[in-house]
Amino acid sequence: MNRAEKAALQLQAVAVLRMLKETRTYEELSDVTGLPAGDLNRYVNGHVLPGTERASEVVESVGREALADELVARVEFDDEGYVDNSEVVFDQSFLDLVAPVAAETFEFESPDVVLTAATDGITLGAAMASFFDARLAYAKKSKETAVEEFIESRQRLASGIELTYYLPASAVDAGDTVLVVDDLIRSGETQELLLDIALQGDADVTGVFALIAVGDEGMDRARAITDAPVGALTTFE
Ligand SMILES: O=P(O)(O)OC[C@H]1O[C@H](OP(=O)(O)OP(=O)(O)O)[C@H](O)[C@@H]1O
Repeated sequence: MNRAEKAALQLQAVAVLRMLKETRTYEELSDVTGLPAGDLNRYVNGHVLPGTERASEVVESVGREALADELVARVEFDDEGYVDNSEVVFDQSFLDLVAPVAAETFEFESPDVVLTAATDGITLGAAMASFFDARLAYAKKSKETAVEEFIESRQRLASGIELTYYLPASAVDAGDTVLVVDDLIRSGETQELLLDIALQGDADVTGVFALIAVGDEGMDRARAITDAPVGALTTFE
């Protein structure tokens, strides 16, 4: 490991510890990592960097299970079953850790474009695009001013309301490989629209990924449309 790789690993470990510290005391963080609370305090505050061996242990310990636990700790449901996931989608550092784990868990091929839906999918989309060194594109519920050509997809929802998403036509080229991501899949209506937009753009879908699936309906709907891998970090019943 050269010096730059060592520094990158050390900083990655600090990012992991800071993320885990968000929902824990130093004592709890010590229980999770097996490292002394005093050392953890110095790492999290940036006074000292963990040595290479400790750094790689910390980074390797953050697999799917640890991130899924973290996600569950950060998500809240109200009485009607609506999800508040602000503590997840507002935390770019957390999402940056999710991207490599999602890629490995579901064996997503590296895409040309990561496609998502505004608004709440954007930060996850940015993390995934950055990880894959891909372009990010997000469809919106309104037409962007000054864009002339759009791919649009519309459907009537179960509620009877019509939902339309618009993507600037230049965002996806024919033959691009596209990974569709979103923060949440519930009915799967949004994913269906995004998959339709990819299809209209003559793109090849390489996968569908969500942080949170609520029930199976949305995931099943996506699987009925594409043969590519479809996965969520966590499923809530
Ligand atoms: O599987 P579905 O039933 O389609 O639900 C999932 C969608 O719902 C939320 O977006 P919302 O429409 O609330 O828009 P927002 O991101 O702007 O809040 C969420 O960000 C997903 O895009």
